[in-house]
Amino acid sequence: MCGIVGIVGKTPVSQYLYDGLTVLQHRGQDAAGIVTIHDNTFRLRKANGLVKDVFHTRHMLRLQGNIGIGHIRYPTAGTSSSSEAQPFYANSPFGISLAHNGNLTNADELKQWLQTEARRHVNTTSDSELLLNILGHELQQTENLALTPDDIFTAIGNVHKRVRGAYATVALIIGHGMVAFRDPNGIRPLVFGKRETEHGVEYMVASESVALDACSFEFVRDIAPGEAIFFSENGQIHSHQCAENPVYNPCIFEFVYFARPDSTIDKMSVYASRVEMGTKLGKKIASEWEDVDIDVVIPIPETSCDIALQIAHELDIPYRQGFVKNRYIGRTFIMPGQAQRKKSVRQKLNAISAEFKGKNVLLVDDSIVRGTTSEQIIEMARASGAKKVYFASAAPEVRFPNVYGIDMPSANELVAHGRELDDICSLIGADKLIYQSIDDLVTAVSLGNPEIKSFDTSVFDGNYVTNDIDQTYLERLDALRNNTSKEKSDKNADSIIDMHNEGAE
Ligand SMILES: O=P(O)(O)OC[C@H]1O[C@H](OP(=O)(O)OP(=O)(O)O)[C@H](O)[C@@H]1O
Ligand SMILES: NC(=O)CC[C@H](N)C(=O)O
Ligand SMILES: [Mg+2]
Repeated sequence: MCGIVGIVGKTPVSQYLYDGLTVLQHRGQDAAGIVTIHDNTFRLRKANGLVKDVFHTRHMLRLQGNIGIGHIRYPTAGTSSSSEAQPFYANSPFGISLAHNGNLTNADELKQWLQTEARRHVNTTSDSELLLNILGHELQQTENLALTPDDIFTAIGNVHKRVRGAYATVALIIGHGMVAFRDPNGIRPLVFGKRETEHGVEYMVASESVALDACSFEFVRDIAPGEAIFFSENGQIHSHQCAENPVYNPCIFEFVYFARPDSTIDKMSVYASRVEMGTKLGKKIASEWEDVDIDVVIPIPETSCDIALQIAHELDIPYRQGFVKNRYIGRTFIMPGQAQRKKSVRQKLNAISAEFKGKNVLLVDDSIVRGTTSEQIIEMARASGAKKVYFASAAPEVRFPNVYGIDMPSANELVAHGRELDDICSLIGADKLIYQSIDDLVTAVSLGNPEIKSFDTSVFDGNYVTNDIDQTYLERLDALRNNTSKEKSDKNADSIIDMHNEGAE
């Protein structure tokens, strides 16, 4: 998952882009970047690291201009090299810079086509650089010297025809403005907002509504699947549905884990959906575990806290914060390597023994993916003197790889892949384990917007909404991006020379 922001303002925007990226940090911890336009020139700073570490005063001073975009990265394609940090730049036509959240599923085909047919060079292994060049190619096809909004929408319609997968995107076009668009399934979220200033109206797009809140922009609406919105340099706004068959298939894992609870995605409150996940799972526990004696409900901070509190309420059992989270350690799941993820659980969470000693505890997490967290947490609970350790997951069994922007490329690395409940339970070391059902999860999320009938639930059921994923694709992805391959490619990544990073040390 990555986070994207973009602002067309009336005064310098870099500080707002920085602030917006900071509140989207939970979506990606690997790299960050901002590009602005000043005097018809791009100003770029991007590097590996957290927002607070990537941008120093000297970079912020160079990021002049009233229009800009930003990105925080959690890699799902290519390598972790700083040269694959975003935004990306292409010089033609006009000068374009693009930031992308998602993952393209026909990247190999696109790369081939770009080289042989479009004759555009792509310098990295990133799928986002491919998307930029496809957009560039399509914008190039127009006959007009300057692009009209319709030219831009036609180009994006053609991008939709060529590209498969998930892409919530924001791009700057020199001399024109900023365009934001979402793939025809609306897999990744994208919203826009505005604010009135004494100099005129300013617009902002962002992956999540929290970024608008943090920058004092008023939420206007979600960008629809397939839709593009063009914000001209002088503050005009144009929107158009560019896809032939757009349909809502938002990623349900955004609600389970990725998004911040204070965000609203496609009119559904992430917080309300998590509370409802707690209600549903609480009811399931009450009906299926009638004889199980639970003394206390304990969340695994941080994402599961809202869910666990509701389960405790539903079961009428005390809720206790039995684990303390080190606030200086980031999210474990989105760390790049398994060794780092494993080590981080203990650095991040520590048990308060008194809450475990002699008790039957129900530990609640939002999801069990690789089992890295649950296995260690259960061990910690036992070491702290718990009598019995029960475990509840607010998401169903994660059994299939994700191909739309979550770095879960290898089925074999998922603890529930090819395993049934009892096997998973004994692998993570719990006395009893319960999962939410897919139907209950979908009901819990869609309660906020009954118009959304379908979600991307591929990690639970293997149904890929883009209809282009088969076993051969998954095997290739596994070979390319499983833990061992990724370690190798990231080691080699340092040799990729960055072409465009003015702000590099
Ligand atoms: O089974 P696993 O592979 O361990 O993945 C699942 C865990 O990872 C996430 O936590 P994370 O520490 O990333 O973030 P959080 O603090 O927001 O809960 C998620 O909330 C689960 O706790
Ligand atoms: N998680 C994401 O959205 C990743 C975006 C893009 N595929 C990259 O790897 O940079
Ligand atoms: Mg967690």
